[in-house]
Amino acid sequence: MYINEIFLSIQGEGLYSGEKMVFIRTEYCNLRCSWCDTKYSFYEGKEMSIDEIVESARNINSGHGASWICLTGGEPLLQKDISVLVDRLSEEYNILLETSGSLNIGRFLPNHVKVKKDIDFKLPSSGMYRKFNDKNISYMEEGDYIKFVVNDLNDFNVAMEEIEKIGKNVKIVVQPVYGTDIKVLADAFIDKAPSNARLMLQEHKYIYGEIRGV
Ligand SMILES: C[S@@+](CC[C@H](N)C(=O)[O-])C[C@H]1O[C@@H](n2cnc3c(N)ncnc32)[C@H](O)[C@@H]1O
Ligand SMILES: Nc1nc2[nH]cc(C(=O)O)c2c(=O)[nH]1
Ligand code: SF4
Ligand SMILES: [Mg+2]
Repeated sequence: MYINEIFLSIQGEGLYSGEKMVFIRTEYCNLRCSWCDTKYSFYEGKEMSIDEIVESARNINSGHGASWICLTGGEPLLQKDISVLVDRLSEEYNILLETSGSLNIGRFLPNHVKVKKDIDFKLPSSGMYRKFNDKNISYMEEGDYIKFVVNDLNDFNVAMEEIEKIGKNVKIVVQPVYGTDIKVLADAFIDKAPSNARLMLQEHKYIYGEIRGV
């Protein structure tokens, strides 16, 4: 398995924001979102065995007591043995998976392990619109959510249409592309967003700035 970085931080995105987590970021992604803040993960990484990854996470977390792992990337589901890693990590941690929504999650995850899922739905400004694999809606469970990263009001209006189609029983996170005008988005959100959606920022960037490993 090709790993870009492993680090301890505060979850900065989505419904588990504020949780102390060990982040395991895998190398490579099948998409190329225009506003991706992790392009360095596309081709940087080193091969690590499952044992080495588990050991590294344990060492980084030693004395810190994080009870969560955030599996992210790049696109973590592209890594061979990802389900073996999930199996192993689930013995010690809660797991949050950050995935782009373009891959059928059911084909990659062991269904006997409870993984919380943050599934992206890419909007037009990303250049990756219509890459969402609709099968992923059927895998949504308690504690999972779909994240819409919004760059402009066209993205927002498309997100509102897609959220309507997905339905009210799925939790939604609307997240601004970092650096865009949050007030414009907040006004539109107040005006039109449904009750199953919430507007959330990338907290870690306000704490540490836009650097890797945090
Ligand atoms: C770097 S991606 C890695 C996981 C997976 N490839 C995905 O896109 O969900 C993790 C999260 O960061 C979000 N993200 C990436 N660049 C961003 C940016 N510039 N502003 C806000 N969110 C961003 C993505 O949309 C995704 O929700
Ligand atoms: N603190 C922190 N929280 C995050 N949540 C999702 C992240 C990601 O890059 O997948 C991320 C990240 O890079 N850092
Ligand atoms: S899917 Fe995720 S890692 Fe891949 S380009 Fe988009 S935001 Fe970046
Ligand atoms: Mg990040």
